[in-house]
Amino acid sequence: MSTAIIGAGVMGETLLSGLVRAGRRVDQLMVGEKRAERARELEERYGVAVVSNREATAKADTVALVVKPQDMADVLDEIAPDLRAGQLLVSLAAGITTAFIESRVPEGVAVVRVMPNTPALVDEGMAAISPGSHCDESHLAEAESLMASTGKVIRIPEKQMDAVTAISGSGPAYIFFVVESMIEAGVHLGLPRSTATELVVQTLVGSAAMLRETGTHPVVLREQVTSPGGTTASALRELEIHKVRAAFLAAMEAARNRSRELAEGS
Ligand SMILES: NC(=O)C1=CN([C@@H]2O[C@H](COP(=O)(O)OP(=O)(O)OC[C@H]3O[C@@H](n4cnc5c(N)ncnc54)[C@H](OP(=O)(O)O)[C@@H]3O)[C@@H](O)[C@H]2O)C=CC1
Ligand SMILES: O=C(O)[C@@H]1CCC=N1
Repeated sequence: MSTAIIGAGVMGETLLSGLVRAGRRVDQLMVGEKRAERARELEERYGVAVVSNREATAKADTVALVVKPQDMADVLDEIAPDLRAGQLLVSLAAGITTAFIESRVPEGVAVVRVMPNTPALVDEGMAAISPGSHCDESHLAEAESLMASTGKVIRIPEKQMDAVTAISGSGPAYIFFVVESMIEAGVHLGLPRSTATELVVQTLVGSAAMLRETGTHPVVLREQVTSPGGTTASALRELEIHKVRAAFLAAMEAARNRSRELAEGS
């Protein structure tokens, strides 16, 4: 099965590199990219053919659209003449609905909406997928296999996609923000930056491994760290005073709302 990736920015290259690492034949991969310099870079780095969007669409069994939501209408209008019934179109764009895509492509093209995230770059991605109205099980399984090359995949109803985008799509940014803040705090408390970075990164990795490997609820894991009358309780009180929990809720509501706005084209 040949796959074309249209839009080789951060997420497009993440998908491409994951497919190459997973052993997909490079001669079965194509990239649609208009900038000559970027095309050369991708050809040199992956040995992949970089062609026009229309050629990629005409030749591939599966087309992955990884352009910005704001560019989606133009790209769909460009490639629509080359799409055919039964072909699989996978969109990784935030906000853009399968109904919007289906309204701009020929009848019978199978559309799957995906929300991935950047840890896919180290094969620890989290992707959610939803079928459009002309998808059968084989289309969904192909989209699943595409995303499974870089991490975990779940199937969800499309009405949950904006919330998923807010939680796992944008999620790595919140975690990096927390990490960055803890490193700055360490420096403020007098630690060398390299020491603070090592402490915070390993604490993050260790905590994530505990969550995944023990399956224990995060509240229980937090209580295990919180000795009565100790340091952690003092820190957590400050986080509550500064309304960090409420801030996280507001932040993710804002991301969900932005995803809905992108669907409206703004
Ligand atoms: N980054 C992330 O963590 C995630 C991103 N996504 C989704 O992935 C998509 C891409 O995001 P991201 O990679 O961050 O953005 P980037 O801006 O890094 O990538 C978009 C790419 O699309 C290219 N592009 C624009 N127009 C065309 C066109 N007509 N034909 C071919 N390529 C084109 C751009 O090229 P040029 O720069 O030359 O304009 C750029 O390389 C978005 O829809 C986003 O919602 C989803 C989940 C996570
Ligand atoms: O910020 C964005 O819009 C994209 C979608 C999810 C993560 N990055």
